[in-house]
Amino acid sequence: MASISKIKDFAQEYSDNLARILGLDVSIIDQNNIRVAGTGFHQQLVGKPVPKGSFFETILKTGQPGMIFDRRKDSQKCRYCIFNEQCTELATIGFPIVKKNKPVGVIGFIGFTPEQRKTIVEHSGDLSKYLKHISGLIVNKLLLQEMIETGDCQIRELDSTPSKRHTFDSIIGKNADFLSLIKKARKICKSPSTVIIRGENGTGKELLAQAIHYEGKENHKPFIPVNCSAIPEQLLESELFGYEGGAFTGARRQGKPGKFELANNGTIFLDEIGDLPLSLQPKLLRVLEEKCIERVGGNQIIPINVRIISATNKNLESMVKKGTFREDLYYRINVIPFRIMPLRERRDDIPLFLSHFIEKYSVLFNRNVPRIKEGLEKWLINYDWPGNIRQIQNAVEYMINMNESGILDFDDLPDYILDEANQKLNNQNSMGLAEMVSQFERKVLLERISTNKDKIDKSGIAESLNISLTTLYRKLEKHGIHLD
Ligand SMILES: Nc1ncnc2c1ncn2[C@@H]1O[C@H](COP(=O)(O)OP(=O)(O)OP(=O)(O)O)[C@@H](O)[C@H]1O
Repeated sequence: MASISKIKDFAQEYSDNLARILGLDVSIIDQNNIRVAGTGFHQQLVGKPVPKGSFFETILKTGQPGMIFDRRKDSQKCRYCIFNEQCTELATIGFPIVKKNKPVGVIGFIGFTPEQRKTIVEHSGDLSKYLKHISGLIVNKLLLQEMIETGDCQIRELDSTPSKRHTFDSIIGKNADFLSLIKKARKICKSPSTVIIRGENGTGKELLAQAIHYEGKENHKPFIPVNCSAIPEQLLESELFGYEGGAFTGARRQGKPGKFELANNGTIFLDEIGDLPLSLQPKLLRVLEEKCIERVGGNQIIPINVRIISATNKNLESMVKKGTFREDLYYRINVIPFRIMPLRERRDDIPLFLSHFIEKYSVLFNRNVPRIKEGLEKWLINYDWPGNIRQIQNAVEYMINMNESGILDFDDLPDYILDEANQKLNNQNSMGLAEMVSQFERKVLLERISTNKDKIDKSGIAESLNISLTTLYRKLEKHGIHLD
């Protein structure tokens, strides 16, 4: 397979022209993180690897475009870069070069001076459009090179869909509890132990599962997701364990491997494990304990070596008590548990998600990045986001589509959120001051308790609120909050 380094003269010539016309510096790296072309400061670095953990490396790993408008303020995106302290770049836009669904390089514009930074900020939409276009040209040139090298003259189809291999670089968050979860998750990537990820819908359970897999030792092996609640019970068994030819009416004559076989030597991600029917639970237990499966309608024992990562939003403990989830299976899947907090328990991350998704969708839709009105941002930080990150992502995508003014405002919100906002406002308008204060008090108490969920320290909560323990008990009772 031809690498961008094979077309480095073409890449350098293009970079020089772009830099001359746009007055920005240009840099291109290949799939091995080697700079293959560069202008200005980066010209002297051509042929050398880019610093470990750099922003371009992240784009290469995740296949997602990105931009930094002020490196001094937006420290998150460069936090793993070993060159971060010495770097003098002010702003960057980077775009993955994606060939057949796989990122094979990155091209980007860089601004070192305040003027260059201004150009990047003000024309981000057009610049990302250029980058997308040039990245396509580079891929075509690469395919041509490949055809010349292999003598294969058939033009193959291009697929520029960014790949979906998520690593820890794709995970956003700076909340202290969330970061400590990520730190623990990084520790267990290389181990084959079974993992369970708990959390509400849209909190990033699959994203974390992927990161654990793709940063693990077997990251070149498959990651196979299965949603246990989306497949009807009668089909789930054959989906998971496969079937032999003629096992049931409508079965393929030659049989079919199941997801466990497909995931062999890699990872199977069992989403919504709480919905796994009782009838199938012994079979899963057998995979965990004996590392083998039997296809439906077959009698051959097939050895299986997969890492199992499961996820659920259900209360498995109470399911075990009720007898709808097997206790032995519960313990087998619960070896390394993680709980991802819902967004409302880490509101400090909301501005980060807002700016991340605003940039992402502006780049994808070739639009200039809009500002967000301060009042709206505050309101969104206080919104409860029942659908968590998936919901914030969809809401921002909707807003970027709707916005025309360059400043995101309440009118740009999706209707269902706007209706809720209006309703809240109406309720508040018809509420007396005492009721508003009481509602606020209840909210604060619930927030303090939820951040102390593992072990509720009532004296600590009372102290942090500057009230006595007796007053805390009185207030909890008044609001009907029971802790035990
Ligand atoms: N910390 C994060 N940083 C960046 N993106 C995130 C983060 N968490 C979630 N997302 C994004 O939010 C969306 C939902 O995430 P994901 O599907 O992993 O959630 P989930 O908990 O598995 O959802 P469900 O329970 O509905 O299956 C995805 O697009 C994912 O990339």
